[in-house]
Amino acid sequence: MRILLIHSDYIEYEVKDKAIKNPEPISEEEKKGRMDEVLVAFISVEKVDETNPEEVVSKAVEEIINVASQVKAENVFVYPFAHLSSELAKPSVAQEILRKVYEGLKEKGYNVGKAPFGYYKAFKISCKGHPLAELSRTIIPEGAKEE
Ligand SMILES: C[C@@H](O)[C@H](N)C(=O)N[C@H]1[C@@H](O)[C@H](n2cnc3c(N)ncnc32)O[C@@H]1CO
Repeated sequence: MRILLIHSDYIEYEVKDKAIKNPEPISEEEKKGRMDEVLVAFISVEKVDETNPEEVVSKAVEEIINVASQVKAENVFVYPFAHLSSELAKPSVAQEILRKVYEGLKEKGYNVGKAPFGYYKAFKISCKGHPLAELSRTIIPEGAKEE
């Protein structure tokens, strides 16, 4: 899993079109969204993550919370982003893993937003620009490391 973390004044998105055959069903109001004072997590779920989804989910939640506490962000935004890897997991697995990351962050008490899965989206973001405002993390399941 590849994560790009941007501490932002705001993130806003607008759904433009379906990008896969069966995108996540969304309501009219979910076609646009905005969150302020937020740590945005752009996440690409990778093929290797399919070997141990549970481990990748818990490590991702841990990493995101670690950064959120350092930058003192109470709001986190999970953004499915298929552009951080050339070895992507298939959409069904990716959607489930991202849903669990979202749920995991909520369980830890964060105010969590998410962008819909499986769409082309326009987005605007305002990076805060401080030294910890732009970070990336790579998560690989333990078993896969031995290969
Ligand atoms: C396209 C661009 O504007 C938009 N931002 C986009 O990326 N849309 C992605 C994700 O929402 C989702 N998706 C599919 N596979 C994956 C994956 N392995 N990991 C994460 N998301 C995925 O399906 C869409 C098409 O790949």
